[in-house]
Amino acid sequence: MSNFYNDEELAQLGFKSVGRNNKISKKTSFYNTSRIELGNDVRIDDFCVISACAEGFVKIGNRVHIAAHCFIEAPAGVTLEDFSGLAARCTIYGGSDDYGGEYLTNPCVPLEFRKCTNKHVHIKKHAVIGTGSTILFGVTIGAGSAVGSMAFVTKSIPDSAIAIGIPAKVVKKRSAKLFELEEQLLKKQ
Ligand SMILES: CC(=O)SCCNC(=O)CCNC(=O)[C@H](O)C(C)(C)COP(=O)(O)OP(=O)(O)OC[C@H]1O[C@@H](n2cnc3c(N)ncnc32)[C@H](O)[C@@H]1OP(=O)(O)O
Repeated sequence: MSNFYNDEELAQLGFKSVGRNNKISKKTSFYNTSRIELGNDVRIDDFCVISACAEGFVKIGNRVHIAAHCFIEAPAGVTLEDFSGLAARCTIYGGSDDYGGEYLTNPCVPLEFRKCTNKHVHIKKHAVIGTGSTILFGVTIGAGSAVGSMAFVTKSIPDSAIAIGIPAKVVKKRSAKLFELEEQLLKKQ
C-alpha cells in the first residue's frame, strides 16, 4: 500500500484546490484544508504538520517540495511559490506570542491575556530553505534565494541571495541560472 494519497483520496480531504501528479504523505497532518491550496507536482513527506489556523491560508504552488518533519503554522497565510522547497525539519511560524513577559503565552490561555503577532510569510519562486531552519512571521524569502541550514530568519531576504545564521544574514549572491533551467524544463513539458 502506498504511503502517498491517490488522486481520489486527495480529493476527499477537502482542499480549497488541488492539482495533479502530487505525492502527499498520508502521515502528514493538515488542519483547515478548505483554506489550503496545492498546485501540481507537489511532494510533502512524512510527519509534516500544515495548519491554516485562525483565519489563515496556505498556498502551495507547482513543484514544491516539503521534506519530512516540517511545521507550517499560517494564521495570516503562508505562500510557497513554484519550485520552492523546505528541507527536513524546517519551521514556518506565521505568528508568535510576545515573549517579553508583559503577556501570557501559549494557546492554552485566553487571547485577551496574550499578545500575538500574525503576518503573512512568503517563500518566493525557486527559494530553498536548508534543513532545521526557522522562518518567522512577516518574512519574505526572495525569488531564487537560499537559506542555509539551521538559520533563524527574522527579516526578509532579497532575491537571488544566500543567507545563513542566527539571525540570518545575506552572505553572498546565488546564481540566477536556475531561472534559465526552469524555462528549459517548462519547454519540455
Ligand atoms: C532537498 C534537499 O536538498 S535536502 C538537503 C538539505 N540541504 C541543506 O540543508 C544544505 C543547505 N546548505 C547550506 O547550509 C550551505 O552550507 C550553504 C548553501 C549555506 C553555503 O554553501 P557554500 O556556498 O558551499 O559555502 P561553504 O560550505 O563554502 O561555507 C562558507 C562559510 O559559511 C559557513 N557556513 C556554511 N553553511 C552554513 C550554515 N548553514 N550556517 C552557518 N555557517 C555556515 C562555513 O562554515 C564557511 O565558513 P568559513 O568561511 O568561516 O570557513
